[in-house]
Amino acid sequence: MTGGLLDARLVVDRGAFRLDAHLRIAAGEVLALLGPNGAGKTTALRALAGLEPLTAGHVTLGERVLDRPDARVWTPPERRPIGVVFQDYLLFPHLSALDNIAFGPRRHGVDRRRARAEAGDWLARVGLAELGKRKPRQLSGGQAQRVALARALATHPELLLLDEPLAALDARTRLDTRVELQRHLAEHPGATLLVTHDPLDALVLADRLVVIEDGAVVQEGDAAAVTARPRTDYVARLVGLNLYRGNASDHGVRLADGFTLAVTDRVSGEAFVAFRPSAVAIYSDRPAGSPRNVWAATVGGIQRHGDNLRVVLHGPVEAAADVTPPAAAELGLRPGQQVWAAVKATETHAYPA
Ligand SMILES: Nc1ncnc2c1ncn2[C@@H]1O[C@H](COP(=O)(O)OP(=O)(O)OP(=O)(O)O)[C@@H](O)[C@H]1O
Repeated sequence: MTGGLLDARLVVDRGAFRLDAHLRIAAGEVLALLGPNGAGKTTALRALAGLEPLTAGHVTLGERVLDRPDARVWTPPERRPIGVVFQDYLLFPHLSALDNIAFGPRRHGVDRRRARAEAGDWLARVGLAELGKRKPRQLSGGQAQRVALARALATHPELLLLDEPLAALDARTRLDTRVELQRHLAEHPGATLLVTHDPLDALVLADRLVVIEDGAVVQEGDAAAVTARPRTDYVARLVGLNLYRGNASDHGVRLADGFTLAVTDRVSGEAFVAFRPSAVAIYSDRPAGSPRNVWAATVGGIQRHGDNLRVVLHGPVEAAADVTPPAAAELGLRPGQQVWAAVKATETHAYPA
């Protein structure tokens, strides 16, 4: 990352919940903020926008301090050079699509004619030149999303905030809109913060990911770094890996309940081990020999997963395994069944905790 355009430490106390996260975003960079329900993503976005008071910390954009409670600095939302696209878009229902977009520039002191001309340009840029007169209720979800994006971008914000921008769309519209959103974000010279649940949105749209859980940053980095080395169960599930933590020695990584996973990476001390569900093989009988990790397991749930079945295995190593439908049929897989599970050491990835 080059020089940070946004530098924010967001501390927000909300009764039992405390958000304490440091976010930095460079000009032109898209940062995805990921986390499970209730992690504090929306709180962070609202704090940046000035809709949620900071208990402590600061929000700095470029040279400008927008918020710093200990210095009694606070900038109201409408005076922040920040554009927001809310999850449900929050378009003004009584205004046309064009006037919704023109509202932004108008609010920043641009005269009515110029604001409407600029709004017309933005409508064309998001492919809705013909729909300027429509009211929000006459727009599809995808169209409303584009109007909301145009409204946010029309003020040329230094920081663009997007809260689950694709969540309200059906799968097909989501696909098209994601591609389009990527194009607009690439052209946006300011910083962008994208709040999302969806790993695909994060991977496609963001340059860097920050994962928060229970109000704190648990992992950050580019997609390759985060997906290669998940550090929490949430991140592991997000990227579809089995993840364990234990103590590494010469022979492998000893997990809390005593099972030692053989690995090929050289690590020592506290370590994580990760492997893909597709690396787990299931057998009816104990497989013979070979330098593998083998353990007795009980089949838990079985679910369809793409073209395969995902099988939850209980035992000394709780794991998800992907098997093909023919293999599952041959094994006669059903919940409660006793099986053997195996993972080659070469299929594991171990790294320091
Ligand atoms: N108005 C409120 N008053 C008190 N606590 C709140 C309020 N709104 C949210 N919270 C709490 O703040 C925490 C963070 O909520 P937040 O909405 O920021 O999470 P999130 O990561 O955006 O979750 P989601 O993915 O479900 O939208 C949660 O524990 C939530 O219960």
